[in-house]
This record gives sequence, C-alpha cells and structure tokens, in this order.
Amino acid sequence: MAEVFKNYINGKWVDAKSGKTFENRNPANWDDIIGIFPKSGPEDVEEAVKAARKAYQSWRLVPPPKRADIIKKAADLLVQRKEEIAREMTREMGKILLETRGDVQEGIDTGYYAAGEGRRLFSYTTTSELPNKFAMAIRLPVGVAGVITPWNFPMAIPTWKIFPALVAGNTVVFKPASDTPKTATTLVQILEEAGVPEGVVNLVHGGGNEVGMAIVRHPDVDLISFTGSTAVGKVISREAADTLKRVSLEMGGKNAQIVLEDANLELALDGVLWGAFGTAGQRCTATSRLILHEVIYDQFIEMLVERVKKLKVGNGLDESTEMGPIINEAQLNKIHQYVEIGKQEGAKLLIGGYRLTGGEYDKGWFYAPTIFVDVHPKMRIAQEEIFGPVLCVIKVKSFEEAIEVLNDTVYGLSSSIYTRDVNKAFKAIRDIQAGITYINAPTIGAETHLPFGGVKQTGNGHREGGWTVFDFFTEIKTVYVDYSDKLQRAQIDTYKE
Ligand SMILES: NC(=O)C1=CN([C@@H]2O[C@H](COP(=O)(O)OP(=O)(O)OC[C@H]3O[C@@H](n4cnc5c(N)ncnc54)[C@H](OP(=O)(O)O)[C@@H]3O)[C@@H](O)[C@H]2O)C=CC1
Ligand SMILES: O=C(O)CCC(=O)C(=O)O
Repeated sequence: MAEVFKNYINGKWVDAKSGKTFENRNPANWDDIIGIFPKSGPEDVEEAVKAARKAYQSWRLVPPPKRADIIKKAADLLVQRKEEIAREMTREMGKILLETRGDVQEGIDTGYYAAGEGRRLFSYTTTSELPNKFAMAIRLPVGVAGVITPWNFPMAIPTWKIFPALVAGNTVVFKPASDTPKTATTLVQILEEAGVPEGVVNLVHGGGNEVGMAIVRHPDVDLISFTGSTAVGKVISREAADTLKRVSLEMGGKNAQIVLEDANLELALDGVLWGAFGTAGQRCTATSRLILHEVIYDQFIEMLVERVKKLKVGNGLDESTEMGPIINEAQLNKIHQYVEIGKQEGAKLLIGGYRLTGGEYDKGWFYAPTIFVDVHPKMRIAQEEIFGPVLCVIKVKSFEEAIEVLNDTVYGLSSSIYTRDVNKAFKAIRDIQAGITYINAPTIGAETHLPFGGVKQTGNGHREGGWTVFDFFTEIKTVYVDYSDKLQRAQIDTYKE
C-alpha cells in the first residue's frame, strides 16, 4: 500500500478540502510508488494564508536569535537524517546518491548560515544633519511569504528560501513541485520537530495552476519567492503585479563553458562532464554549451566522446551509477524534441540522441548522454533551455569570439572559462553577462554563503544565498530619533544662516 501524505496547515496535517489526491512515482522505476499526496486547490491556499497571517502577528515579535535557534535545530535534524533523506530523494526524483547527499548538505549549510544571521541581520546607523538627533535603518520582516519551488533541488532550494524567510520573521506558505512532494514533506516535518509554532510554516501540495497561482494572486501574501522556468516566472511576475507584491524570480539558464587554447584540458574535461551530465543536465546551472577554441577543438572532442561513452546511466540508488533518469515523461519528450530540432537545424549528432531501452531502462525515463557538434550559436539548440543531458559544442577562433558567443543568449545564470592566462580570466569576469562566473571550474556547484542568481531573463534582480537573500526577505525601515525637545526641520534648519 502506498503511503498517504497530507498538507500542513496551521500546525495540523490535513487532507485537501476536496479530498482529491495525486500519485508520485520513482522516475527510475515506475512500479515504485513514492506516495499519494493531496491535490489541493485555492480553498486550501485560503486556509494556509489565513493561518500564516495570524501566526505572523506573534512570530514577527519573537527575537531573531530565538527564531534562529529553531532553524539551527532544523539543520541539526537534517544532519542526523542526511543519508535517509538523500536515499528518499534519489527514489523520488532520480539524481544519483552523491548528488542527493550534496542537496541535503546544501540545506544543512543554509540552515547554519541563516541561523547565524539571527544574531546579525545587520543594517546600519549613520549621522544626522541636525544636532541631538539619531538616525538609523533597521530590518523588519515583510509578512507572509509564498514559496514556490522546482523539483531538481527539492531540499536545497526550499531551504534557500524558507530558512532565511523565517529567521527574518516572515511566515510561509510553501508549494513544492508536484514531482517532489515527499522531500518537501520531510522538510516541513523537520521544521515542526524543531519547534516552529503553528501557522508559521504551511505546506500546500498540488498543481502550479491551482495552488501556485492562488498563492501568487492572494492579496494577503506579501512576497513570492519562486524558482522555476522562465515561462512560469513571467506569468507569476504579471499576476503578482495586480497586488504589487514583491517577487523574487530565479529562472532558466543556457550556461556555457569556454575552453581556451592554453587551458588544462584534463581539468576542463572533468568540468564539462560534471557540468553537462551531472543531475542528467537538469540543473539551472548545467553546462548546456561548450565553446572550444579551434586550436584544441579536435583533440578535446575526441577526449570528451571517449569519456561520455563510458558514463554509466541507471538507477541513482546504485552507487556506481554516474547519471540518473530524467524526471518525467514530458521532460524526456521535450529533450528528444530538441534533439530532433538540432538534427533538422544541421548540427551533427556525435553521440546519444535517443531514449535508453532494455532491462531496467524499460521502467524509467532514461536518456543517453548526448553531444552535438558543428553547432551554430544562433541555432535553437544553442539558444533555448533544454534541461537535459544534451551538450552543444561551438567552435570559435578567439577569446573575444568566445565571450561574444557565450553572451549571445537571453539567459545569464552561470558561466565558466578554462584558461591559464590571468589577463583573459579577469577580462572574462568583467565581460561575461551572467550572475555567476567560474574560472577553471564547472558551471555548477554553488556555495550557500555566496549570492546566487542570474541576469537577463534568468532573474529579476534579486539574489538568494549569502546575506543578500535577507535584502529580499526584510523590509527596511528608516528611523529618526530627535532628542532635542524642539522642532528641528531637516533641510531648512540645517542650512539656516
Ligand atoms: N535559476 C535558478 O536558481 C533555478 C532555476 N530552475 C529552473 O526551473 C526549471 C525546471 O523546474 P520546473 O519545476 O520544471 O519548473 P516550472 O516552472 O515548471 O515549475 C516550478 C514551480 O512552479 C510551479 N508552477 C507551475 N506553473 C505555475 C503557475 N502558473 N503559477 C504558479 N506556480 C506554478 C510548479 O508547480 P508544479 O510542479 O505543480 O507544476 C513548481 O512548483 C528550469 O527552467 C530551471 O532552469 C531550477 C533550479 C534553479
Ligand atoms: O549547485 C548549483 O550550481 C546550483 C544549484 C541549482 O539550483 C541548480 O543548478 O539548479
């Protein structure tokens, strides 16, 4: 019998009001049912927002170090349960154990980092232009935060949002991706066990159009933190405009790795393998384009194909597997459509380009690691996010052309350049249009204490991670304290003759 899960609203585990449910299955083995989850609707969101609004009145008054103690405890619980959660996550969304352990670790790191901010949450004091007057800017919570997350980092991304939101004093209505409701449930169970009071965190399972949209449109939700596709991010941005709520959007990418003629080729090879085929390419920071200098082009392609041929694709629970399945059938079909588009556009398919079949592959969504060469930078496969194990290789004649090609996309999340020339490395840091640039390292592998986010159509100017995330989750209040016991007029009295 499949396990049945519930929503978490106002401190209680409850079914969807409609009683409807949906099923979630292991993408590496469809026979394995992960669980049955509530298929909620706007009426459930209504309850969750009401609970979050009520809880906000007391949560905002809890001293930040006390709020942080609860997040620290949640991180401790994640440490204790790391292996179990990683295994469940691999079952739920497919990526290999090495990566799901990393995903939980990112949640742990975020927890300890955010908890530390409970004793800082720095803003500043400054001077006043008038005598006997004190001036400062302080941070206050914003209110009820709607948190909408994707499936590819089912622990890390929710914690990037929920932990700092709570330390800052906001309450949360959390809608996780429909493909990863179990990991989301585990996170909320942990927050409950850590001592989060009722109503402070609410979990509502269900579809994006029903639950996600109801959160975005709700007038009592003050801010939305969203990670997902650019298409959905644009819809959210438009819908949120009606209530003028604050919105943080972390969206798609078309990240590139440049390899120059002077690069350490072995290192660059390890980088692109990990960047392009890690998590089966289903990372917003995945290396989707490889830009090679013509001098090393043939040699590097030969080295790359040799290694890609040997990649072991299979169930991520097997420790020897190097690449797991695709998340679902729709995503697999999308990837294959892009492969067909690439062929029609005239790119040369060097390896892969098909769904894997036979044996265990017949019960999962497995796709062969795929490489296209002779890719023109304007082709659709070089411009649009594929979100799968497909690498497009582009040949360039110079450093300048490499940067131009890298920037020639509507996205701007991550980027990487392999070179031993320090001047070129610094020029790349200056000229690449992306939120993240790696020198001699792959496009993936964010650290939680640094800002994370993209430019152009990848983001809307906010950053997660580091202390920058607190700029999003706090409201700045400017405070003047006049202790002169008389009316002092700024601007007028300041410059009185
Ligand atoms: N820049 C970044 O930091 C990152 C970006 N991503 C991006 O995420 C995408 C892959 O994730 P994926 O989950 O498929 O992305 P989606 O945009 O399809 O979904 C993301 C979340 O939004 C929900 N959603 C869908 N439609 C709506 C709607 N109309 N209103 C409100 N919420 C909605 C989804 O719910 P449901 O699951 O029920 O459909 C899910 O919870 C890729 O484009 C990737 O680049 C991923 C990780 C990091
Ligand atoms: O580890 C990283 O590079 C970022 C994680 C992430 O959110 C992603 O790539 O989808």
